[in-house]
Amino acid sequence: MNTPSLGSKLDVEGLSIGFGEVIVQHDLSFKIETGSIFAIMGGSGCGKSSLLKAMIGLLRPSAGVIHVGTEDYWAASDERRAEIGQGFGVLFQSGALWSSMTVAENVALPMRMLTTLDDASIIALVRIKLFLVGLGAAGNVMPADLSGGMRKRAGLARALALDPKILFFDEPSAGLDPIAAKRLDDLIRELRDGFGTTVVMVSHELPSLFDICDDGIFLDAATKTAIAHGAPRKLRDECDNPTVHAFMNRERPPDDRNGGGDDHDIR
Ligand SMILES: Nc1ncnc2c1ncn2[C@@H]1O[C@H](COP(=O)(O)OP(=O)(O)OP(=O)(O)O)[C@@H](O)[C@H]1O
Repeated sequence: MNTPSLGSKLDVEGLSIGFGEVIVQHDLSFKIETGSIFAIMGGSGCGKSSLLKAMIGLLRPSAGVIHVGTEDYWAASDERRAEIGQGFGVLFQSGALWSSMTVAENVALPMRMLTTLDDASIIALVRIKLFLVGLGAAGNVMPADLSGGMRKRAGLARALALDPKILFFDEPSAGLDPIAAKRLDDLIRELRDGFGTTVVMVSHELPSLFDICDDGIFLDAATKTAIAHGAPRKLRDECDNPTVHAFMNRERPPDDRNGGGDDHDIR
């Protein structure tokens, strides 16, 4: 089902993103290697989700280039960009399942909309995807009857529907208890190890970042650009930028001594 010509490597160069006149991030340059688990990190409101949106075709950058494999993603026609997007699987924070459909119908939806597979093939493939995420017995369940962790895994099964080469996650473990979060982390790593899928994730969850990510970028709200690159564990242990050091070690930054921190959400 994959579009064979699509690459699973991303190369971002000189990227600026914003809304109208307002620049959220500028001058972002980084590479995401095939099969890596790459983290987009930074404090609340610095532009992590906006960057993710630019990478999945929902927000046109104001400058710069995103290469997917060898293709210039935003210079491509809308039709070609949509084709490239078929190589992407996206899991939004909520799982974003259709509440009126069963779990199996949700997973089948992209196959019905974007492929010419017959019913029997779709049913068999849906079973495989649900089995992969540990929901083999939950195909006939409605999303409202799933726990938070199961809903995320069902969303992941749907993101896997078209055998994506690149998986994008926006806060995958937000709202999950530590055990469900760990289970999801393990699953993400298994998918990468088993299928060589490239994974890009926005996350605040330090344990997940340290556990599964092998590279990343740290966005800064004040300077509106990246102030560190590297594996989260390495940034935690070795980065001497005070903002990055404080964030990765869960400490108050030096400019937060008077109880400030107005952009740091309590979640
Ligand atoms: N559609 C939009 N129109 C205008 N401004 C927006 C829009 N979406 C986001 N923004 C602004 O862009 C900035 C970055 O938002 P974004 O959601 O990308 O940050 P974030 O780092 O993902 O935040 P969080 O960690 O809180 O989810 C914020 O100031 C936000 O208010």
